[in-house]
Amino acid sequence: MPSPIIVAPTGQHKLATPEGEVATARAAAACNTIMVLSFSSSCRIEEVASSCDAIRFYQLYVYKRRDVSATLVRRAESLGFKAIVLTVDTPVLGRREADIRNKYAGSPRRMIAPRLANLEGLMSFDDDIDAEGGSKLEHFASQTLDPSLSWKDVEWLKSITTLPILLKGIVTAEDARKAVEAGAAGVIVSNHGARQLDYAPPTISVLEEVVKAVGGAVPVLVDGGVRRGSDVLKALALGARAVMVGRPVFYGLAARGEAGARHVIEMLNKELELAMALCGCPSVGDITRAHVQTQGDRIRALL
Ligand SMILES: Cc1cc2nc3c(=O)[nH]c(=O)nc-3n(C[C@H](O)[C@H](O)[C@H](O)COP(=O)(O)O)c2cc1C
Ligand SMILES: CCCCCCC(=O)C(=O)O
Repeated sequence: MPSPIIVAPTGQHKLATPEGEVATARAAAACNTIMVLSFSSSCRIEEVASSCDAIRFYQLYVYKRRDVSATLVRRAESLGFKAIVLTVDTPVLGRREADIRNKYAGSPRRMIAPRLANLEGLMSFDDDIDAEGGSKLEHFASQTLDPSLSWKDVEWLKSITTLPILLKGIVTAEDARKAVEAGAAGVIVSNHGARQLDYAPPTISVLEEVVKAVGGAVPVLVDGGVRRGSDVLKALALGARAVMVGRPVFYGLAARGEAGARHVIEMLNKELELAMALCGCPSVGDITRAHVQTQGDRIRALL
């Protein structure tokens, strides 16, 4: 990859642009970067795979119905996706008050097709009825996601795929060590953009703890609040191998479709290059821990 900036999985790109995830895939491909396609995408995996040539990862949730998750993994595998990103911070959906107020379902109102395009024909859901007084997404999630999600599911996933598995949603050293023991090929420090647990720590503040716990065994990625190239530099200095970017790409899509998403990725790349130049780093390998000072460093310096 020419740059350590990856497109994070976010669902429902057709809310932002009519081409949906196909536009995102093309933007990522034009920038030679990896796109992680969300389980909750509004385009089918097949459409995204055939839209352009690129390296892609597939993000998965563990459903009560394991056969649904397994079928999606097999589809992604057969379409040349290179890794599975298992999101582990969503055994249930967080309380999203705006979604509840707005009775979020998107428009048209159906939850599966066209909203969750990949589930069409895979599962039945009484999805033509308005969620009463709440978020239809939450209603759907509570019926389908498996709240008993645990380490045994990583074992299960490993038993059904040969693809490398990255765990997304790790925010502690303890879980990072367990992830490595469980055979994860990578750890993604993420709090789901603060959409799940209130008071989950900011990811930049726990990144170093996770990097130390992993001890170089597997790559550590991070997402959450990466908005400037200098944020990328900070994450790399604290030990991340790459960052993932979610909302900025979504906003780019909403503004100008594929061109907008591409512009966002290009802007971040240029800003990263500038920040590196100003820090005296000709390559990402030259970014070191000494390039950042954390709040912890400042406190320790006073002791
Ligand atoms: C609208 C939206 C949809 C998302 N959908 C998913 C998803 O389907 N799967 C997932 O693992 N994370 C999902 N996320 C979380 C992102 O992958 C990412 O962890 C988070 O947005 C933090 O990155 P950001 O601050 O750059 O947006 C979603 C986030 C947003 C904002
Ligand atoms: C399959 C139902 C859960 C979708 C959650 C999408 C998501 O991760 C997010 O909106 O955040």
